[in-house]
Parts: sequence; structure tokens; C-alpha cells
Amino acid sequence: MSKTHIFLSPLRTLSRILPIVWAGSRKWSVLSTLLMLLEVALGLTVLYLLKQLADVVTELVSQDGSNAHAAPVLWYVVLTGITSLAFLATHAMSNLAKEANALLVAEYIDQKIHSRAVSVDLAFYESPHYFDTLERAREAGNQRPAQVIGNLMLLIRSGLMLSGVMLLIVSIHWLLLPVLMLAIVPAAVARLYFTRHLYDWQRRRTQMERHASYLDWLMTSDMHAKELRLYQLGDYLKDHYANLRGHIRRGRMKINKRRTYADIAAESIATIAFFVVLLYLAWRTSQGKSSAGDLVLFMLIFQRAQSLGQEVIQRLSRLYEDHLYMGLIFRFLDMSPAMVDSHSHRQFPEKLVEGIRFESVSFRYPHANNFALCEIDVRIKPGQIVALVGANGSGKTSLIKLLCRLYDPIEGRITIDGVDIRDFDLEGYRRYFSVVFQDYSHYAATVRENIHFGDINHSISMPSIEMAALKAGAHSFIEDLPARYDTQLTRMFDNGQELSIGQWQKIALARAFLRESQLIILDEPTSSLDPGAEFEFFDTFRERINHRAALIISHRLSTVRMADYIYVMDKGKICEKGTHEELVGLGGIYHGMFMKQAYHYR
Ligand SMILES: Nc1ncnc2c1ncn2[C@@H]1O[C@H](COP(=O)(O)OP(=O)(O)OP(=O)(O)O)[C@@H](O)[C@H]1O
Repeated sequence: MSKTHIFLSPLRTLSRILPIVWAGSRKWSVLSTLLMLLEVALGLTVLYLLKQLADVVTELVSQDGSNAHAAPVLWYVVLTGITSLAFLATHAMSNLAKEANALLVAEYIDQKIHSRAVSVDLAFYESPHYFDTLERAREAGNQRPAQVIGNLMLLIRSGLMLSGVMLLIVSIHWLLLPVLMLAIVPAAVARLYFTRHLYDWQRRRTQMERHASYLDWLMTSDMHAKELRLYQLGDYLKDHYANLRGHIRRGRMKINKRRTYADIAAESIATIAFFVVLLYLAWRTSQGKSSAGDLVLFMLIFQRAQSLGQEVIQRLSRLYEDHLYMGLIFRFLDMSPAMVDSHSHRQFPEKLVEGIRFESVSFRYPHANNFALCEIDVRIKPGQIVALVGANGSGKTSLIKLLCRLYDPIEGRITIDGVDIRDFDLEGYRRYFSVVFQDYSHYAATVRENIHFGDINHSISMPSIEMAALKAGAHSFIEDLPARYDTQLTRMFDNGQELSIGQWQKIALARAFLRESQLIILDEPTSSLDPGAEFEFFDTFRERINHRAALIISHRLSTVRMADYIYVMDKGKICEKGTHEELVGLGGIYHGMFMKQAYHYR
């Protein structure tokens, strides 16, 4: 690292932190700065008054008894006492202001991290680099920006105090200044070196730390509790976890040991320097070249200067550490989504006319070698129910992800009424779809909220929520829950209620039905429903979706046959298309699948 970089990059970090602290809490930022300045002023005043007090006491002692006036001494004692009290009160208030400031700034930085986390492209989740960056940003902690300001203020305060004490020291003998430096500088160098070393080591072991956290989560979360017991994975995972933690601990201890040896060496240099000077001053005093007062003052002041020096070093190394860790937060905040809003901001059509078209669309996942979709041509007309069928891994879900603009095609384009979907405003565009993915979410919230999450930007009336639940076939079991639509779901919080997988799927469907979208996309929507519920659902499906267009993925051909048009996918390509009757007549893949499924029912 070049010398200019070492100095410039902390300054650059500081220039980014100050606006964050300012935006996080203006009032407390101003107040804590003012209180810190007042604290320094009062601290220095106390030092000055003590020196004045020493002077008047010396003068009083040197006067003969009849002329001696004790009044100035009393005045200085009272004044010093009052100033010391004011200093203590300001110190306490300053800490309070700093704490309030730190809490508000921490909330602000959390908001920024969350905004970035919910807006990054799905593609980021494909790479361990994203998780490492997020983990490091989290490790850096949301208190860092406020901490930087706090450390900076303490550095200024200790620096000013140290300068005052150094002036006093030089007044005893100029040679004491280089000796003081000898007591401070080696410790400073050791600290800064190990701060950097520890930071580099922590960065290197981020993935190992994440791995350990993952194992910890596997062993403690309810999600894996059943399998863990049945497959008796507990001991295996425990050993794996212990190995990782042991490795991390040994690495940490190695650095800690080296740091302790360096600290001992630096402290020894400081102590030897102190005693050599003490010896020198004692010799001078014995020779009558210095006063006994100088010797006493040196012993009092040198220790104070040394501890202030250590304080300055500590603040400097903390600031350096903060600068390094803030870099990790900024690296995360600087991740910019590749899916950007188009400049044309085309309005999504009020009512579909031509419908949706995939035109020779090809797509490969980031970091993947093979194409998941190759030259796909698909059309969904307004009001049409289209089904996608195909073996596992044939590309059905990938096609949906592209339609929802979670990814963009590598080749070809997707259009809506002739307009490339990349020309629509991204947020607005996604609002026109209701989607239920295979791995839909189970939110630890009330039933009402779980459904409302389908259209959170609008305030939704209770009848609309009930209507969505009715269409999804969920209303009747919700009515039986202890607090009906206000029942808290999952066991994560007090009074939580767990649902069956099929009931969760109905809640996910209700969430999709709530939104006034133009297209409903359902990926295996009834995989967990019992045959009766599934039959009922599809028997009146067109009414349930208000005759809107729908794209359905299903492996059950009994479901698929009610679609207006069917695309059959194989290895990322469309290999057959047509109505159910046409495809059965074709005698191809679809016919084979249909015959196999029908065989088991005969
Ligand atoms: N996030 C991903 N990163 C890399 N490759 C992926 C990713 N998701 C899916 N794939 C790959 O893309 C191909 C298509 O997967 P996709 O999920 O679209 O299949 P599918 O037809 O929906 O399968 P299923 O019926 O099992 O749900 C598969 O080869 C799969 O391994």
C-alpha cells in the first residue's frame, strides 16, 4: 500500500461517514460535538487552575507568616472544585449525547443495508461473494459510523490534553520529550500493525465463519429438527462445527499471542525509558542541578502523559480499524443492481391486447456453464390459461423468473403488447404479476398480514382479504383458527399457530389472488393440496382468477388438461406445443407422460 493511500483512504472513508452520521441524527450530532468541545475546554481549565493553585500555594509558603494571605488559595480551590464538577457533569452529558447519536446512526445504517439487501439482483445470491460481502458488512456492525465520530472526538480530546501535559513536561527538561516519544511510539506501531493483521485474518476466514454459522443454524433451527434426528446427523454436524471453530480459535490465538509479546516489548521500552530518566533526574537533584519539586512533578506528569499517549494510540488504532471495517460496509452498499430501470419508463397496458411473447429467448444463470433456456418462443394471449410441462430441470421455473424480470435474457426478448419488458419501470412492472413460486414464503405474521403481503402498497379492506382467501380455498380453515384472520402464524413468537403444508399453500395462493394483476403465475400451485381441494380449485379456476391470463406449471396432467394451450419443455427447449387433445394425438413426450400417469389410475 502506498504512503499516500494509507493517509488518503481513511480520509475518504471519513468523508463518506460524516454525511451518514449527519443524516442519521442531526440534533444529537451537533449536541454531542458541542458537549465534547465544552468537556475539553473544562478539562484544560481544570489543569490550568491546578497549576495556578500550585503557584499561589508556593507563593504563600515562601511568604513570612505576617504577610501571608490565604484568600487566593481558597478562591482557587473553590474555582477548581466548581470547574471539576462542571467537567464531570459535561462528561456525563456528553456520553449520553454520544450514545443517543450512536443508536440513531446505527438504525440509519441498518436501513441502508436492508434497502440494499432487498434491492440487489437475484443474481447476487448465486455467488458466495455476495454472502461474504453481506457477512462482512454485518460483522463491521451498524455502530461503526457513530463509533468513528466518537473515536475522532476522543482522539481530539486526548490529543489536546496530551499537548497541554507535554508543555508541562518540556518545562522540566527538553530531553524528556524524546523519552516520552520512546514510551509512546513503539506501542503505537505495534497496535496499528496488529489492527491491520487481525482485519486481514478476519477477512480471510469470513467463509469459514459463515460455514460454522450455517452448521449452527442446521443444528438449532426447527426446519431441520426432524431429519437431523431421524438420520442421526447430530454428532456428525457437531464434530464438523467443533473442527471449524477450533481452526478459527487457533488462528485467533496465534495472533493474540504475537500481539501480547509485542505489547510486552513496547511496555518494557516505555518502563526502561521512565526509570532511566528518573535515575538521571535523581542524579541531577543530588548534584543540586534540579529541584526536588521537578522530580516529583516528573513522576506525576510523566505517567499521566504516558496514559494520555496510550489513549491517543488506542483511538488512532480504533479509527484505523473503523476505517477498514467501514470499507466493508461501503463495499456492500456500493453493490449496484444490474437490473436497472429503463429510461423509457413505458406504462404497462391497462388491458392486455396482444398479450405476452417470448421471442427466441435464451438464458444462462450467472456462473453456470450450460444454458437453462434455449431459443424459447412462447405466447400467452389475454385471458388465456397456458400450461408449462416438462421433466425436472427442463427450465419451467427459469422461464417464469425471466418473465417476472428477476433475471434478463441473454439473447432474444420478452414483449408485452409488443413492448420489450426491459422498457417498463421495474417496480411498476412487477406489480402486474401475481406469482406463487414452489418455494413460497411462510411469514411469521398474522394470517391477515400473510395475505396482505400480496399487495402491501395498497390498504386492503377485510372483505377483500376474505375474498382472496375464499378463492384460494383457505377461508374455511382460517375461520377455525383461534383468532381467525388475526391468528399469528408459525411458532416463532408468542401464541403462534403452525399450519399444515397444504394450508400454507392455500395462504400463498390467497396472497396471489389479492393482487389486481394482469397475469397470474402459479408454479406447482396445488402440489400439497388434497385431491378434493385440487379438483375444486381447478374446476372453477377461470372464475377464481376473474378470467385473467394465467401461466401454470404442473406435473399433474389432470390439472394441465384444462389449460387452453400447453408448452412441453425438455432440456431448456420447447419441444411440443398445442392443446391437450392435439398433444395426446401427436404421440410424443406429452403423450408418453399422459399415458404413464393414466396407467396408475386404471
Ligand atoms: N439459481 C440457479 N443457478 C444455476 N443454475 C440453476 C439455478 N436454478 C436452476 N438452475 C438450473 O437451470 C435448469 C432449469 O431449472 P428450473 O428450475 O428452471 O427447472 P424446472 O423445470 O422448473 O424444474 P422442476 O420441475 O424440478 O421445478 C436446471 O438445470 C437447473 O439445474
